[in-house]
Amino acid sequence: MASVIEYVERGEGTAFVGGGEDTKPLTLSMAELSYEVELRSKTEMGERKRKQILKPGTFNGDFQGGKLTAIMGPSGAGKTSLLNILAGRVTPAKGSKIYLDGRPLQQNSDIQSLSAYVQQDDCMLATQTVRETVEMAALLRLPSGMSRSEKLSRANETLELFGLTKCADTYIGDPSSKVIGVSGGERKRVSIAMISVAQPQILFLDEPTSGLDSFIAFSVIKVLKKLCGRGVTVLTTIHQPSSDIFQLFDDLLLVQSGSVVYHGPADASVSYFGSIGFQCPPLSNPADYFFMHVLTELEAAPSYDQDSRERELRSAWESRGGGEGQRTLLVGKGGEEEGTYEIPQETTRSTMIEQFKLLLRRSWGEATRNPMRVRAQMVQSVAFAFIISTIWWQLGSSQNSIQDRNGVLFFMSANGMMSSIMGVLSTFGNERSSFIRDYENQLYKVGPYLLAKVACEAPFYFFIPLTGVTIMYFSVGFQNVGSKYLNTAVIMVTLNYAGMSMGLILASLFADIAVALLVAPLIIMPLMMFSGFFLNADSTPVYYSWIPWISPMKYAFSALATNEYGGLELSCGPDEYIVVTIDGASRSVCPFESGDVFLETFNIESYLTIGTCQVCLMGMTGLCIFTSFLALRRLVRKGK
Ligand SMILES: Nc1ncnc2c1ncn2[C@@H]1O[C@H](COP(=O)(O)OP(=O)(O)OP(=O)(O)O)[C@@H](O)[C@H]1O
Repeated sequence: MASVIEYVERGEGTAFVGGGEDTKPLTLSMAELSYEVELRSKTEMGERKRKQILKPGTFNGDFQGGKLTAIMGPSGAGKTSLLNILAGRVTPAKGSKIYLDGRPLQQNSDIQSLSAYVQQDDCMLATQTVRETVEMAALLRLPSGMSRSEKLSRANETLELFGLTKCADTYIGDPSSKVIGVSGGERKRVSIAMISVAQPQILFLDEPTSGLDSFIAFSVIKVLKKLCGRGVTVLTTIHQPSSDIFQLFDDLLLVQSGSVVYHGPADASVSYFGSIGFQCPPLSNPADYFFMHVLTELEAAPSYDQDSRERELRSAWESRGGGEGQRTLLVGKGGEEEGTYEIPQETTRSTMIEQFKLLLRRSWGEATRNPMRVRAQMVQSVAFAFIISTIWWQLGSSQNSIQDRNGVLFFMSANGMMSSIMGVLSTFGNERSSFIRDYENQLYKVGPYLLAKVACEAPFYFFIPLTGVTIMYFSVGFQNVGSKYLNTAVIMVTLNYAGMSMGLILASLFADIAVALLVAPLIIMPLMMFSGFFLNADSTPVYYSWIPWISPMKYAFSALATNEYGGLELSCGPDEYIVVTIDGASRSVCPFESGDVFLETFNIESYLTIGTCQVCLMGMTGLCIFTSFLALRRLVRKGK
């Protein structure tokens, strides 16, 4: 039986990567495309300055179906802007038109459904293997009508096509977190493979070879060429490719300062520039020649003017009607067709439940394969318990023990809250960019991702605080009653869940995780101040009276205090009696003979029973998870 690669190289068989079965290659066209942005700086008239990034007049032409088009030009020429517009990620200026097989594009989301975009910086999870990464993409993106084994076999074929079978069981890796993984070229091929497995009809790539040596860059472009053989239309920006790579391009689009100066077959570009006075020397790499001698001047004279070179090349291109072999505009030549193009239905992808299950498995794998984070959280919990235990070892029942008890209860709730918020911020911060990238590639929805994340974290936020609480409870000498220990454990676990969900809101709200880390203390501090430890409820200023109601620490501290002081017998040492005068007679009394007297005296809310506090903490957890869902959705939609 012929191998998949043989199939692809011979151009036989049904399309299994890109295109899909019986799908003809899709031609993308642009007409009168232009793009300008508003700058931050203002004119003398106080209006925002505008910058023309893609100038009107030259962006007309087709990107033919099943062809590999390289978009080249000097830095800042507008290549990425053009790619983003064609990929439907950026909206061009009014009057710009984009067509799919000659039919006007209805909305940006249509092209997003038909295409995939490989960004320059690939964000993948470090402790997933190459095979798992591609399989996950296949399971998530391929139609739910396909069986699991069919999806896995497609993933396998894709690994083979991209030459990734040898490293299939190697981690993706991440040098910054010291996880050793695949090489740079393999990494890039994985990022293209995981997107191609979903059968996009058009593939956009932004600088897929940046940072790779010429041999590895060649292997990456060769893979793109194979995809074209399967009917995928590939558009890629690229910087100074080697001559071997240049020969693989079907078409070339050269941009100079926001204007097209060539768009046509790559092999006709040398003769075109020769005909307008730029003769590429024999044995030279055309790409180097275009860059160094045509688009920019290698040894520029002091009078060299980039704008006049752009005008010269642009008018040469326009006066030749685009030049020999120009990618003529299908729609401009009466090719505009009636009706609309076909869009794959969203419902054909994996269901929400399938997404949740797959993401849960992936998150669990991430957490267990990179145990440093869990170990660090456990060490922090045990170390904190050790410090508390050694400071407040066996409190006893004297009057002095009341202050000590309050201290322990307060630090338990403050630490529970802070460590859970910070824990989520640090872990979620690390993987957020890969989540945003996956979302952009339409692998899954926000809801299943968030629920899988919470479900995966839940056991850690159960066992880690439980370990710390158990150590503290018995070494500090709280009441030796089973039900009271259980109450304390449940309160601390629910507080940790509330903190975790608050951390999720912060991590979802701010695009920059460093900002979230700076904002966190601003939120934690007021919640701590109004937890009931520092300020009696009656002394709370009226304008801050709402804060205690949203403070998980207040509910946790109230519940912990009610649980510990309820039924607690206290005693008075010889020097702990105070003298009071009643009806003119002085008497020595013990201030707090029981914990219940203390609760009553210090107004620790009698209406907030332990059960009420736990319900409030669980309610806050649910509300915060829902809020972080809304914040995450806003974050990914803003980033689009
Ligand atoms: N949103 C924006 N606001 C202001 N300027 C922008 C914006 N987007 C792009 N530009 C500017 O437009 C020009 C073209 O940018 P673009 O990223 O498309 O260039 P490029 O050819 O891809 O460059 P490079 O090869 O360096 O990535 C640059 O000068 C860039 O600074």
